[in-house]
Amino acid sequence: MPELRTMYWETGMQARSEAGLFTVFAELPRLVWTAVRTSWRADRLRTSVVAAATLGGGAMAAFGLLATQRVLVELFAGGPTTEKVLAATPALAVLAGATALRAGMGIATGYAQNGLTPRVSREVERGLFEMSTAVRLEAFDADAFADDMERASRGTESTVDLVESSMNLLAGLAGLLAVAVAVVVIHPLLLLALLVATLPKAWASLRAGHLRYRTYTAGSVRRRRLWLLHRLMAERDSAPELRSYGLRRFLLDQYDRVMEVETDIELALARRVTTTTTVGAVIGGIATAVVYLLLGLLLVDGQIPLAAAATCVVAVQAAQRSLAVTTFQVDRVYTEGQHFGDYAGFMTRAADYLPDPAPGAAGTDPGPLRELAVREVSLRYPDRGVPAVDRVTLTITAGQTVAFVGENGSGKTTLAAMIATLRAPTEGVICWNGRPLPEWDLDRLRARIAVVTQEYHKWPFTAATNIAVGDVESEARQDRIEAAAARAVAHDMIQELPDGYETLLDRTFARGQDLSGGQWQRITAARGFLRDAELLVMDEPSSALDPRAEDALFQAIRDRQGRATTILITHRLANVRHADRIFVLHDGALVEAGSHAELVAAGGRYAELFALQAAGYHGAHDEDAPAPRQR
Ligand SMILES: Nc1ncnc2c1ncn2[C@@H]1O[C@H](COP(=O)(O)OP(=O)(O)OP(=O)(O)O)[C@@H](O)[C@H]1O
Repeated sequence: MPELRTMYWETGMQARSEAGLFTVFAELPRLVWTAVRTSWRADRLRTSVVAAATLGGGAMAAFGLLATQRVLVELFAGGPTTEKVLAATPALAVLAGATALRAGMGIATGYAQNGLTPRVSREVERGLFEMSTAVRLEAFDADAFADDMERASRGTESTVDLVESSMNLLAGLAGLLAVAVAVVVIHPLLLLALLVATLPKAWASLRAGHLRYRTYTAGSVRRRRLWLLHRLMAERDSAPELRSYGLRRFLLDQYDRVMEVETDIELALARRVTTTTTVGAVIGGIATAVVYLLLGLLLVDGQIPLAAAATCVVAVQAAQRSLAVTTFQVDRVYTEGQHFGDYAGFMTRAADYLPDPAPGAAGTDPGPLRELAVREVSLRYPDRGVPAVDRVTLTITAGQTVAFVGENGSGKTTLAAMIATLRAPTEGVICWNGRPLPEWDLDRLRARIAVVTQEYHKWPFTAATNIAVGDVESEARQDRIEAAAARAVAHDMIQELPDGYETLLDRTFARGQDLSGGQWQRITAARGFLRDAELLVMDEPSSALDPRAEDALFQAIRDRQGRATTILITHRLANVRHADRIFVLHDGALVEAGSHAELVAAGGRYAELFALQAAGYHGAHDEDAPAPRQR
């Protein structure tokens, strides 16, 4: 199998596996700062609560340790036990207070974080959707754009994790700092002991994380294959061919082969991670023993009091707990930070694709269509040597039905998309009532145009809503929906569905239904008719329709003639005979224009295509068709 592209969710893992510890730590401040800023934008109050409670929690940890030492000093002093306990009581009260406050701060942090998470998620996700629905269609032609957007969506999920892990990291660091401050206050030498006792374990856990990421990324090609095999064997699209071509054994064998390698690698990883953590634990254990020995020596030598030594033992344990949290969060902040970087990068790159209206266009109403003029218009798709539309000039006046015809790939859809404002010409200009399209308010212009595209979308909604999406600005009245459906020969078909107009047209829902290609095409035609737009573009609206439905649909299109403007794209040339003007495209250029009669008389390309199609019917009639019945 050829190699699949890197998947969008692998970025963070890959970056972490390639980064050394120095790089990870060097990037942490920037990432944490980004997280704090994002969280601040989403919710200032909760961010402040989390920050204050985190710092407060750290301070309480330090107070707690100092109070512990005070308690121990009193308890280890000479004299009767009752007196010693009484003397230790104030320090005990401080210790209890500090512990309670610290727990309270932890609860406050958790509560504020719970409220913060959905707000952060909404802030970034909405930003992404605002961008992805606003960019020009050209963006989707760029090779990397779809991939980039998928990565960015993963980035939106990561933002919440980044914020959460950054807060936890700060809390862990605050805990560590508190312990460090407390032991320095008790005896500066204890700080050294603390470092010796905690660093080996921290190193081992970071190293084990690094190993896990490295193994993960080393196996990413295999995992992508598994992902593909999973789709091929479990999804509906491939199910019929899998059975008819007997691909089951072939795919299962591939799966077994990939899985065998994967299992061996997982086992090898488990061995290496266990070795690393064991080494870390052994070195950590030895270091802790050395520290305790050092404490004993200092104690015997009279360098530190017994209470300080005992506090140090408590401090070492507290520091080890905080460090375990911190090292875990370091990895999380770094990997999630990479995904967030994808999101931020996408938002910057996508901004280049936002529509670029002329100054003052906003709010300018183009008014009812009188004339649509296409002047020397060309469009070249990225990475394509030849233009899809090549210097086309034509004029359409209000009320006309015009047809774009030509062979596959001749540029009909592209030209119609430019007229419908979905694509911008790379050269030339299209004018609505004498002014270039970008000089009118885009939303107002689009409200006057309805487009039934060749690649229509099956919205995962009910049949009624699938038609109503054709005019979301107006009230979705059932009588209007049914009238539009009737014009598109969809009404009877919809009524026969299990829940009529309320039938869900998506099989992923309970009671959801799917339709045949022709039935879907009727629904999308109804969508186009709903608004009764001044300009209706219909791109191959009947390719899957049966002859009766096709005839009725074209009758409905003819009913618009003289009242509203229609651009029709179809290969069934019998249906364009009634068009006021037919524009023939070839290799992107406009090569003929005129009425059906004029073009047939001219004997050019249109006449040739028409004759070819007509010959098919004549042949059938002459050779195979039964003779008409004699009455
Ligand atoms: N998104 C795209 N990116 C790159 N090239 C494209 C894209 N869409 C269309 N093309 C190319 O532009 C040319 C014109 O395509 P277009 O879809 O406009 O033709 P058409 O006349 O509508 O064809 P058909 O009759 O098959 O629907 C073709 O060569 C096609 O391969």
